[in-house]
Amino acid sequence: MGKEPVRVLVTGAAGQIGYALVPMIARGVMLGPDQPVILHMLDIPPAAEALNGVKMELVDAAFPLLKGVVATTDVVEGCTGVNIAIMVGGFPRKEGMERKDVMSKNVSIYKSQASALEKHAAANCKVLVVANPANTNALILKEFAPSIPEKNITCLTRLDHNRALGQISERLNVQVSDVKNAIIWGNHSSTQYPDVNHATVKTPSGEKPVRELVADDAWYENGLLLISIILFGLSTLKCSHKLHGEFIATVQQRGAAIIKARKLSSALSAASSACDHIRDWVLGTPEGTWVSMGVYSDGSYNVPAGLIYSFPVTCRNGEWTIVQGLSIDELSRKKLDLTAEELTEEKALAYSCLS
Ligand SMILES: NC(=O)C1=CN([C@@H]2O[C@H](COP(=O)(O)OP(=O)(O)OC[C@H]3O[C@@H](n4cnc5c(N)ncnc54)[C@H](O)[C@@H]3O)[C@@H](O)[C@H]2O)C=CC1
Ligand SMILES: O=C([O-])CC(=O)C(=O)O
Repeated sequence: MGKEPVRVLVTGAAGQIGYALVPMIARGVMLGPDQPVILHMLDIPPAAEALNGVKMELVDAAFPLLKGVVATTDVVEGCTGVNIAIMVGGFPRKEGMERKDVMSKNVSIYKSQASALEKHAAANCKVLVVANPANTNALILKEFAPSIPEKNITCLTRLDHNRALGQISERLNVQVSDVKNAIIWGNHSSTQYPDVNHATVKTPSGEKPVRELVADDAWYENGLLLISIILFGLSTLKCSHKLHGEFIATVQQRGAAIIKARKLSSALSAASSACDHIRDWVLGTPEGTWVSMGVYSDGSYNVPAGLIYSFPVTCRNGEWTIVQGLSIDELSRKKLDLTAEELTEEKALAYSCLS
């Protein structure tokens, strides 16, 4: 007998990530080629017509694995019975808005959607928050859905992880599938720390450390370059492609570089990375490979407990575990702490919006 369908919620489904993501889910990219799915697509009333258009296209595409589509602007209907929730919907920053204004809008969205998930989702529902500020939205969701186990609430840093693998593959001219174990530490923001100290590449003579193969510390980090990007912005980043020292800054600033090029933020890569995140979480990471996920910190690596922070994790039987015992050098320690400080500030700001 075939498998029971899994119900997957995508919020913000009429938006650009949603439009890239739902066909991937319906095709089996997220949960495997033998796993039927029922898609729940939630958006807000002004997007109802567009959402219905997406539903029409899903029907037209005749995906064999797609066993049903719920397209709704009703949060309760959207959340009812879902096994997996991908939270893409949110309020984007508009001209003239302060960070606090955006935070305040998203805090109230994630508070109310947390309550709906808590009351109406299936037991053991797994949640992935994509919408920015992703880590802090996930933290708010966790706070207001206390009966969802904290291990089930995560945020997307897999896009940053995949960006790091992509940069290494370009630098070394190797297949991206031969590169593994990069790490994104911390926030899905420009303070994130893309760490290649433990990353390796499969070569004909075995696995080799990326740092040994690159053999150029300046490619990895160049303090002057970072400072000039902070001071002079993206035009410096553009020039930096000709320079060494670009890896960390390129990964940290990749989202902004895509916006500059496309006039829209990353969508296909975000959707694909969301599929990678859920697939590895549900079906497991390959032996000897870890991935980056934003998860609830238990204090590992002296990261303050109680933040949603990106760590290296392995997954087995539907559970993630933080990879322990990695050496952290002095430079890395500073970067782990810097991004934790930003998350602590975001958390305080989010809580101030609640009061
Ligand atoms: N974590 C990550 O790696 C990445 C995160 N993002 C973030 O993902 C989010 C979505 O990006 P896009 O799809 O490009 O944006 P978009 O603006 O194209 O789509 C967002 C959708 O969310 C909907 N929405 C707004 N409030 C909602 C609510 N309360 N409930 C349900 N839906 C709601 C909007 O109507 C819209 O259809 C943004 O916050 C973006 O910054 C984008 C790229 C990567
Ligand atoms: O930078 C943005 O606004 C979109 C985003 O999160 C990314 O591409 O990583």
